[in-house]
Amino acid sequence: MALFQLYEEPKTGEKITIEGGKLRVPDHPIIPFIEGDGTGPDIWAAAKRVLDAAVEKAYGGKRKIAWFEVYAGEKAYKTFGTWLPEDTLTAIREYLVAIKGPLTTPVGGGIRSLNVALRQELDLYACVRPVRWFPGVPSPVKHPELVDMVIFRENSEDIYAGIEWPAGSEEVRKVIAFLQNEMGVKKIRFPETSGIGIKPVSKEGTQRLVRAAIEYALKHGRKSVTLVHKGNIMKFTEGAFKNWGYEVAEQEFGDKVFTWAQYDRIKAEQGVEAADKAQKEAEAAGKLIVKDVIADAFLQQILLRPAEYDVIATLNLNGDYISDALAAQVGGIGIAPGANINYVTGHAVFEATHGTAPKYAGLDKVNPSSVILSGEMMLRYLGWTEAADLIIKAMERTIANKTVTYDFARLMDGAKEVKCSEFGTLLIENMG
Ligand SMILES: NC(=O)C1=CN([C@@H]2O[C@H](COP(=O)(O)OP(=O)(O)OC[C@H]3O[C@@H](n4cnc5c(N)ncnc54)[C@H](OP(=O)(O)O)[C@@H]3O)[C@@H](O)[C@H]2O)C=CC1
Ligand SMILES: O=C(O)CCC(=O)C(=O)O
Ligand SMILES: [Mg+2]
Repeated sequence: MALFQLYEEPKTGEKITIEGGKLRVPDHPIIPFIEGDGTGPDIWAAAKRVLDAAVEKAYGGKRKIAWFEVYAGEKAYKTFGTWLPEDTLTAIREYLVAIKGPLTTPVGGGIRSLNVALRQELDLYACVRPVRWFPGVPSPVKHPELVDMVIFRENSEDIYAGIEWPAGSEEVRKVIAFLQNEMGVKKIRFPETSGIGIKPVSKEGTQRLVRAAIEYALKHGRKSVTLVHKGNIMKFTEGAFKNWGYEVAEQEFGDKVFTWAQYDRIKAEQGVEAADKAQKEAEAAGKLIVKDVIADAFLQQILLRPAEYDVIATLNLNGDYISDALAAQVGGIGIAPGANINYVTGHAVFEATHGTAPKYAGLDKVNPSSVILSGEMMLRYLGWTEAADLIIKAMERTIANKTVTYDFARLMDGAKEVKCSEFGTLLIENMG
C-alpha cells in the first residue's frame, strides 16, 4: 500500500533511522519541511538557501538534504481542504526529522493549535530552546552576554494540552456540576458564566523532560539545571513537577548531581553550615547542581542575575512565557530557535520560537535567523557539525558587519537594514 494518500513519495534521498538510540543519517537524508503561514514562506525560503549552502560548503557535494515539502496550516487547507493532513504526520513519523515555519492559531475559537497538535501527535515531549547572545545584537539589558540558557519546556501536558470547555456549553455545565456535586468544590466564583480548562501534569511526563534536561546538561558541561514552577499555588501539578524532578535527578543520576532537596535535608539534620559546605564541595567536584525557583521570582531574576541560570526545566505554559521573555534579552524572537524532540524515538521537529508575525507577511522583511538557527540545531542533531559551525560563523560576521533586518536595525547605531532574503544571501557570502 502507498505510504501517502495525498503526497508523492520522494524519488531521491534516503530515510534517517534510529538504532540503539543512535541516529543513522545517510548522506542524502529526506527531510520533510512545512513552509508555514504568514511570514513563514519568506523566512523558510531564506533558511533553505542558507542550510543548503552550509551543507554544500562543508561537505563539497558529498552530503545534501533531499527536501520533501509537506503541508500544514493555510497552505494545506487551500490545497487539500484540511489543516493538518494525516500524510504530514506519516511523513514525519517515517523520516524522523523535520523542520517547520510558524503556523497560525486563531484566538478564542476556531481550530486548535496545529503546532501543539504536531507535538502531541508525535509525542515530541521536549521543547528545547537555547538562548544565547551574538555580539553586536541590540539588547535592552546591560549584560546580554551573561544570558546563556537552554530551556527544556515540557511539551505534551499542562493547561496547554487544550482540554477546555467554553462558558455556557452543555459540557461545561456537566464538568461544573461534577466538581460541585461529586468533588465538593465550592470555589468556582461564577459557575454560571465560567469556562473551564484542565491542567494535567504527570510523573512520567515530568520525569522524561527533567531526565532530558539533566542528560543535556551533563553532556554539555553545564553547571546547573533549574526546575521552574509555581508549586506554591498549584501544589499537585507544578509542586509535583518540582518533587518529581528532584526525585529523577537523585534516583537516576546519583552522585553526578547535587540537588537542593539534598541541601534541605542536610540543613534540617545538620544545620545550614553543613548544607552550604556540601553544596560547595559538590560544585568543586564538578557536580551538576539541580535547583528550583518559583516562576514569578525567576522572571525577575533572569533580568537581574542571569549568570546564575543555565539549563532550565519547566512546564509547558511557563516555558512558553519564559522563551519569549528570555529571547528579548538577547535581541528578540527574530533570533530565537527551537526544537521539539522525543529523545527515545528520535523524532524531532525544528521550529522558531516566534509565530507568523502576520502584519509582515509577504513583505520580505522579518528576521529569518530564528528558523535558520533552528536549522543549525537540526544539522547538529544530525551530527553535521561542520555545516552547523559555518552557520554560526556566518551569523557572527553578518551581525558584526551591522547588515541586519529591521528588528535589529531599528535599535542598532549605524546599521544597514536589509531584507529577509538579503540577510540570507549575506549569510551565505559570509560563510567563506
Ligand atoms: N510555533 C508556532 O508556529 C507559533 C505560532 N504562533 C502563532 O502566530 C500568530 C501570531 O502570533 P503573535 O502573538 O503575533 O506572535 P509572533 O511571534 O508571530 O509576532 C509577535 C512580534 O514578534 C516579532 N517577530 C516575530 N517574528 C519575527 C521575526 N522573524 N523577525 C523579527 N521580529 C519578529 C514582531 O515584532 P514587532 O511588531 O516588534 O516588529 C512581531 O510583531 C498566532 O496565530 C500565534 O498563535 C505563535 C507562536 C509560535
Ligand atoms: O501554537 C501556537 O499558536 C502558539 C505556540 C507558541 O507560542 C509556542 O509554542 O511558543
Ligand atoms: Mg510561544
